Amino acid sequence: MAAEIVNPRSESGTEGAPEEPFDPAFALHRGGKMAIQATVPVRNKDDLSLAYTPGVAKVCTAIAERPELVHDYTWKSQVVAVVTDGTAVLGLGDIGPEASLPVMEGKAILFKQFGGVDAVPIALATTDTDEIVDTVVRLAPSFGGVNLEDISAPRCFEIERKLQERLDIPVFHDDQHGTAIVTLAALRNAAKLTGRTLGDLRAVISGAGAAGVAIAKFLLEAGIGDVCVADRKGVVSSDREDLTDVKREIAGLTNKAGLSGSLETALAGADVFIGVSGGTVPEAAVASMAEDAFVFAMANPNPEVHPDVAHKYAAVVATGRSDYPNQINNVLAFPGIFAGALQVRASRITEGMKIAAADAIAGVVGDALAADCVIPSPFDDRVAPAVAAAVAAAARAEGVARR
Ligand SMILES: NC(=O)C1=CN([C@@H]2O[C@H](COP(=O)(O)OP(=O)(O)OC[C@H]3O[C@@H](n4cnc5c(N)ncnc54)[C@H](OP(=O)(O)O)[C@@H]3O)[C@@H](O)[C@H]2O)C=CC1
Ligand SMILES: CC(=O)C(=O)O
Ligand SMILES: [Mg+2]
Repeated sequence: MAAEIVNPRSESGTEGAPEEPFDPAFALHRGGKMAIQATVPVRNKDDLSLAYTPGVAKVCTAIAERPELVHDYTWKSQVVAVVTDGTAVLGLGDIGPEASLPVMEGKAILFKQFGGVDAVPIALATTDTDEIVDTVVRLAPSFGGVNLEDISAPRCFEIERKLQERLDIPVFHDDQHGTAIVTLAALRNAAKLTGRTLGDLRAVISGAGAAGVAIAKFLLEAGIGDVCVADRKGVVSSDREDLTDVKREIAGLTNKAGLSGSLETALAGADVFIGVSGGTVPEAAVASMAEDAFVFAMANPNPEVHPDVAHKYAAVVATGRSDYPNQINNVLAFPGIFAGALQVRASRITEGMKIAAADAIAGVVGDALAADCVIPSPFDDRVAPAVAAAVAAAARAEGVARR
């Protein structure tokens, strides 16, 4: 008689683990949040002969002869690797690969739920740039795309660039570009709501890491009036001598107003605050912003400005969290972006594809535009299809689509 298969999810937990009944988050996460599921039956000898040996060997031989068939006869073109080293996990910082896994599983189920894309969480036991790059390159034959997640700056920039140079599948650092895309979408709508253009706005970004740098560059590309970026030490300005290469580049690209000093100083008279640091902003600094200001306090899980405080002074308030209105979160971008890119077998994600995604997200809001609705809800089922279609069309227009 066959031995009974025990589902590890039903096993009793680790001694001393947090008491589930008191916290639904632990109860939900028990056993993880995802599993692999077969798409073909394996019920009998005939099924086994097709799914496994000998049938599988014919398919392997065909792919060996014509490698492009891997897209047709395996899951490659429908699956994304969600890769982290655990160094910038939400706003929790460097908590290591094991502790990052609940977030990576979360990203993977959002890929599936919102984009219909399968995704595999991969947490790496190294923070060395070249080791990460080499590892992902070696894993790449199994995947149609790579979503880098929660890898801290400045290593994330080099890792993404090197992977893009070495791979012919989309490599996309979500915290950089997904966040920048959704921020631009929200900003376009907030500007529209208050009768302004992007060119009329001066923005201050708290955080000169993955998200802050990418948002600054993307907003400049989109035509924002002025933007300055601050790190823990204050405004990233050219007169500073402690800047990394990436921050020096940012100092050169941003800050037309020539500001220096503290974040609080920069916020005086600013039209937009964008928080991607996990720090905190004093209420007086929020109060000193221009009339009809926008406060996008996007750090997770704790926004830089509490929405109750922001509402006292700002015309539009947003956070990255799911429990307040106006959730500016990259979940609105990455499922549709990869769905569109995989659909046309794009070799990479271009700037045009990112702009198309931002326009698509902003466009979904349509006539519902209001102070508490400058960005669609992640549960608006028009978002991912609109993003996917826009990204696929842009990939074709930009010559990176392979079907
Ligand atoms: N809503 C969304 O969709 C997203 C939100 N985020 C949030 O943005 C934050 C940063 O993420 P990411 O860019 O990936 O991280 P990084 O580690 O790459 O960068 C963090 C940046 O924030 C600065 N910083 C950290 N702590 C403080 C502090 N206490 N006060 C002021 N500045 C601080 C760092 O300064 P220094 O350079 O001086 O060390 C650094 O410039 C996280 O909280 C994350 O949750 C990120 C991506 C998406
Ligand atoms: C949303 C997200 O990716 C983050 O906070 O890191
Ligand atoms: Mg992230």
